[in-house]
Amino acid sequence: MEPNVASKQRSYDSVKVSCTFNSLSASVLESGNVHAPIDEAQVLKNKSQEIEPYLSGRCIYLVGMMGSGKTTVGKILSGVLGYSFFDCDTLIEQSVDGTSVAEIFKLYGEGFFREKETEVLQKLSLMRQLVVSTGGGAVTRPINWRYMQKGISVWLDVPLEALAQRIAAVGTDSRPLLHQCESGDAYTEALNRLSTLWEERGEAYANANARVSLENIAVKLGHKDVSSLTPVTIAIEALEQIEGFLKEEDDMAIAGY
Ligand SMILES: Nc1ncnc2c1ncn2[C@@H]1O[C@H](COP(=O)(O)OP(=O)(O)OP(=O)(O)O)[C@@H](O)[C@H]1O
Ligand SMILES: O=C(O)C1=C[C@@H](O)[C@@H](O)[C@H](O)C1
Ligand SMILES: [Mg+2]
Repeated sequence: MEPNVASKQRSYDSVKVSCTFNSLSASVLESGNVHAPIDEAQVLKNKSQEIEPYLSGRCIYLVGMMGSGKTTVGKILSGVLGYSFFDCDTLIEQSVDGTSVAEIFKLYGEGFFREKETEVLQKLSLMRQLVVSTGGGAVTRPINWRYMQKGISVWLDVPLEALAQRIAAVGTDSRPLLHQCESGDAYTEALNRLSTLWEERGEAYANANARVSLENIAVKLGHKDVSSLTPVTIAIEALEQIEGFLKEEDDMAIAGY
């Protein structure tokens, strides 16, 4: 049975207490005053169990630039929530007889790829209990947002320099929009191309219901930069931001909006 608003509210309060406890424990641990180990996996599991009933089966759509960790974090979230995981790029490849994203771009062009992307999102929007890792450019079409609004969208906001580092490490073979004819090292090429894409579409990511800023997590946990943040830490923050969105949604409903 759906919990009523009052009991939902009480439960959110307890979620808030445990969040505060977790971040306090983390900062105390960072400062070296306490030696109790924090089992991140347990924190992740607890948080997902607290939130899952309030999702009411709604899908989670991860959006973000190429290399922001949508696939990596998406798999972790689906595992802990007991949701199925789908990667839009993989579904598009399957719908074109297993042709890779890079080949689809080469053979049929970006417009064809974007049509397929919208078709995939439309189909996914009819389903429940999914974590969906969207393609980096899915945010550029308003129709895609209409489909994603059936669920909760979460933006993985990662500094361009960190994205370029990750991409330089694995290469751009599977990411056709990052292929370059420029000379230069892999990091600089990736950073230049990502910067251009960011100028074109950066604002579109802010349409998401929740934002996971790696810079904010690093500050909160006292890390020098974002490169040391693990996918599990980021998944925990994603759940906390989703929780914040659910709470806001609840407050709006109570206020009659
Ligand atoms: N927190 C992290 N720290 C370091 N490396 C990471 C982190 N998260 C993901 N990566 C690495 O960065 C690369 C990109 O991650 P991933 O494929 O999950 O991104 P994506 O958002 O799905 O990218 P795309 O839009 O191109 O599909 C991978 O090699 C992955 O292993
Ligand atoms: O950012 C983009 O536009 C893209 C990101 C990838 O996930 C793929 O969807 C494709 O390479 C395009
Ligand atoms: Mg991916």
